[in-house]
Amino acid sequence: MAEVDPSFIQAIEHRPKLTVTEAQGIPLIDLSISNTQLLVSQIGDACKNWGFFQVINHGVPVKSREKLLLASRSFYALPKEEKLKVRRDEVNPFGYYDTEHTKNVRDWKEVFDYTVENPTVLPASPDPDDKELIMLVNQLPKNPINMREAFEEYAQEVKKLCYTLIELIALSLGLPADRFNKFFDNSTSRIRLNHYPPCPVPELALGVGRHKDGGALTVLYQDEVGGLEVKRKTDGEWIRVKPTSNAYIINVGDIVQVWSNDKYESVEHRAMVNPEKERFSIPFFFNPEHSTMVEPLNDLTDDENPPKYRAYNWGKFNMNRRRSNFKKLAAENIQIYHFKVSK
Ligand SMILES: O=C(O)CCC(=O)C(=O)O
Ligand SMILES: [Fe+2]
Repeated sequence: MAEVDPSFIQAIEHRPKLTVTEAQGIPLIDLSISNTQLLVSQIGDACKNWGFFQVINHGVPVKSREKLLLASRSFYALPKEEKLKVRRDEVNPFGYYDTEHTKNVRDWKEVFDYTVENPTVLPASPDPDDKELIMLVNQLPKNPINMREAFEEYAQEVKKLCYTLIELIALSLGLPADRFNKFFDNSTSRIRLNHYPPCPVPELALGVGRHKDGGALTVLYQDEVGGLEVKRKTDGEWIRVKPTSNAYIINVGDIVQVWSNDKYESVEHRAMVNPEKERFSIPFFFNPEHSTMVEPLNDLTDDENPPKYRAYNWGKFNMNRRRSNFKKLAAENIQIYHFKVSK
């Protein structure tokens, strides 16, 4: 066996299977169909049964995505010391980072985080009593020189897709289309460039360990290498999501789970690594304003279906989560079930 840092090694029960289960893939939805009723019901079924789906004819131009992907490839090809010049730190959570931990195991990857609103307003600390806010801006590398432009263009395009999706999700829950829109006015949305280098021990490590996305919605591009696995709701089996050219993979995050009072659950996923090929992926995390108090919507709860969660503050929740990804902590990080109302 190749020598690798033990911090990357997953516990036996969380190690990936090298045989791939691709049957019964996640639903593929064509966003260009003119029958809105049908589209809404397809989205609703996919959110309920899988928490994940792929979309085609989504309106994001291939050339904006290609431009950002190329910028990502040239950034990651730089010497480590160049990349470390834009490293994230305890104060600025945006930029380059290569020691992220998911559930306290190190991920076999490098990331670069870009905040969509520039500046972005966030709480200064995870402490619930600390009301101080900070304004943060992106730190961008000198090279490639078009990195900022590539991010800005891509952000505008994917943002439009996010609104389309959140409106379809609202309709599928029987709500007015714009029910969620105001939460995203001063969004804390973020684009991440993931790079998974080839890994000598793909049976022991993961590119990203199993996790649920904490935000509202994720719009993910994965390249043709593939490696994303989704936990199937019916039987808990890990299902590989086969790369489909020009498709985006969409998943609902914890916030939609809470808003919908568990009707749409945020589903666990992970990324496998590969002994020969490097892999790139680009998630866009569509997240509300930091001050949002996340709770089941009163339009979706009543005496028969009482709220299953207590309200929590998104900004503080996210700060807590990101702190635990930054450093290996002794305890488990914050999760939405900590806000579950006990029966
Ligand atoms: O790279 C992937 O396929 C998944 C990445 C992911 O789940 C994440 O960054 O939250
Ligand atoms: Fe994720």
